[in-house]
Amino acid sequence: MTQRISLTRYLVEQQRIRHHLLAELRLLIEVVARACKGISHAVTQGALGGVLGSAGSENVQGEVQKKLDIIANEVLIEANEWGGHLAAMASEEMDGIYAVPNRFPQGEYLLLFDPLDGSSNIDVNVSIGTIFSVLQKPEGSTGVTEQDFLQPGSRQVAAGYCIYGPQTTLVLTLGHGVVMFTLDREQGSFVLTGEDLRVPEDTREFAINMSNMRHWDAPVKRYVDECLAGKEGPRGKDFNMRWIASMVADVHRILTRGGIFMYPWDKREPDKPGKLRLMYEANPMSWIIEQAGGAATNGRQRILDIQPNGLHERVSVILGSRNEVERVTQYHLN
Ligand SMILES: O=P(O)(O)OC[C@H]1O[C@](O)(COP(=O)(O)O)[C@@H](O)[C@@H]1O
Ligand SMILES: [Mg+2]
Ligand SMILES: [Mg+2]
Repeated sequence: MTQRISLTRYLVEQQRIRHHLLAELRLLIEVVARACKGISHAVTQGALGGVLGSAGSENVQGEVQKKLDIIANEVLIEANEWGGHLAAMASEEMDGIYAVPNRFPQGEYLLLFDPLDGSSNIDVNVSIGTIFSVLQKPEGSTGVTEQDFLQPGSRQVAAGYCIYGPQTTLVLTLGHGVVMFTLDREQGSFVLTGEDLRVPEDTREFAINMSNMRHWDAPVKRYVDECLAGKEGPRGKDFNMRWIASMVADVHRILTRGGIFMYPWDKREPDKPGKLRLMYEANPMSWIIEQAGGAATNGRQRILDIQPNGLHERVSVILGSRNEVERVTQYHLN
């Protein structure tokens, strides 16, 4: 029988043998994974657990919160404040940062998360997920402030997501490639099911919300028009399209079989750089995609190089198969 490698064992090996992470970071990731197991359980309960539907409140971005947005946020906060490895947390669902209260052990890391990604898919039983990113508190800073979080994505020390789909799968990078674990519900543990994941450089599949086409900027319109023209067009090949409307699920597909994902700036809200959030969604996903050999830009610049100015900052996102991302980026720069 082939030996099963649990997330714990994998992380211990990364710490002790490869020296890819410190003990505190290993424990932090284990706490996040444990919280994801809890969220996964709540998701599978659905209507039985009373977790579907709207919470009747709005988050800082003015979006209506679903019950699961709030439950997932609470599960992550509660698990991690006890963990003892964090100075503070920031979440898509909270206005400001959450400094770990003094009654709990204090640590040096900052954890950011989109507790429940793909909110519009919760009630229709389509894949959703949790996205997380870990930064180190800047050296020499006493206490913890929002400013400590405003670091470019290139400074992340760990990033990952957990997708709650037909399987619950945790994908992780520590900056040495991308690994994948599948939750064994009977054993209650994440088991290593993929190492050194790679995004193919080329693809014939694109993901974008086509209903926004009339609002797009010219470079995005040009790229999609060329895909739609298929064999007879300038690309000389037919393209397929997918849009799940859960970034985790679209990115997971791209990690599995290639593709390009775009949520670009559009004219509906011209003052916002995009819909997706830089710190909770774009940075962790961009790092994962880059670590798997893909690319991620905002059309003009590598996402990981963007200096954030605010916790809830938005960004235009183009990520996935390297050659396609470079093509769309080139269309913006021409
Ligand atoms: O409904 P739209 O406009 O296609 O947007 C879908 C996008 O919005 C998101 O659901 C935003 O995430 P949240 O559910 O965390 O707000 C992405 O996961 C997804 O790619
Ligand atoms: Mg999201
Ligand atoms: Mg969310």
